[in-house]
Amino acid sequence: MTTVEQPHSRLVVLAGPTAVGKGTVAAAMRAEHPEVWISVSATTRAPRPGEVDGVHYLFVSDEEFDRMVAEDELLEWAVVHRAARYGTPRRPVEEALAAGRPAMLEIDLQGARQVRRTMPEALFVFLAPPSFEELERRLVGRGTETAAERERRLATAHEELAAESEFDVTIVNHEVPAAVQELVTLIRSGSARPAH
Ligand SMILES: Nc1ncnc2c1ncn2[C@@H]1O[C@H](COP(=O)(O)OP(=O)(O)OP(=O)(O)O)[C@@H](O)[C@H]1O
Ligand SMILES: Nc1nc2c(ncn2[C@@H]2O[C@H](COP(=O)(O)O)[C@@H](O)[C@H]2O)c(=O)[nH]1
Repeated sequence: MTTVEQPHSRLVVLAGPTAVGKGTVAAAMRAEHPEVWISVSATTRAPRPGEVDGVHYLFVSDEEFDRMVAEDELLEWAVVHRAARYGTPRRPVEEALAAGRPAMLEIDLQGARQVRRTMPEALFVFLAPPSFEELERRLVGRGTETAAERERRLATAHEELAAESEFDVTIVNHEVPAAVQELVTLIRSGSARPAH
C-alpha cells in the first residue's frame, strides 16, 4: 500500500498572553524572514505612537469594522481585553496561501479558537513567558497602557495562560532571536503537527 503524506497547511497561528512578545517576535520575523507572509489585522483601537496604518494595523472606525463583519471580510474577529475589536482580513490570507507562501497570524486566544474551527489544519503556536512576573515586567516596561488597562490585560492573561494546552506547540519567549528561530524551524519543517 502506498502511503500518501498528508499535505501540511502553511498557516501558523501565533497567540499568547498580553506583552509576552508576540508583536516583537512577529516584527523580527518580518525583518529577518520576509518569505513568511504576516497578516495585518484590522482594529478599532487608536494607533500608539510610532504605529503606521497599513503596516502595524489597519486602523478602522467602528462603522468600517461593522461593514467588514457584515460583508464577511474577516477570517476571525474578537473584542480583545474588553477594549477594542481586532480581526484578520480573509482575502490576503487566502491569497498568500494560494501563492504557496507560509503565512502567519498573530492574534488573541478567541481568534485562534475561531481559526481552529474553520482551518483545523493550521499549526497553533502558543508563545509563553518565562514567568508571570516577567510578563508583568514586560507589560509595565512597554509603557503603552494606563494602570487600569494593564490590570484588564493581566486579568485576560490568566485566562490565556490557562489555555496553553489547546495549542499544538509552546515556544517560551526567553530571547527574541531564539523564539524566532524556533518558529521558523517549525514553519520550515512543514509543521510536524500532532494529531488532536
Ligand atoms: N524575549 C524578550 N525579552 C525581554 N523583553 C521582551 C521580549 N520579547 C518582547 N519583549 C518586550 O516586551 C514588551 C511587550 O512585547 P510586545 O508588545 O511584542 O508583546 P505582545 O505579546 O505583542 O503584547 P500585546 O498582546 O499586548 O499586543 C515590549 O516592550 C518588548 O520589547
Ligand atoms: N482575534 C484577534 N486578535 C488580534 C488580532 N490582531 C491583534 N490581535 C491581538 O490583540 C491583542 C492586543 O493587541 P495590541 O496591539 O492592542 O496590544 C494582542 O493579543 C493581539 O495578538 C486579530 O486580527 N484578531
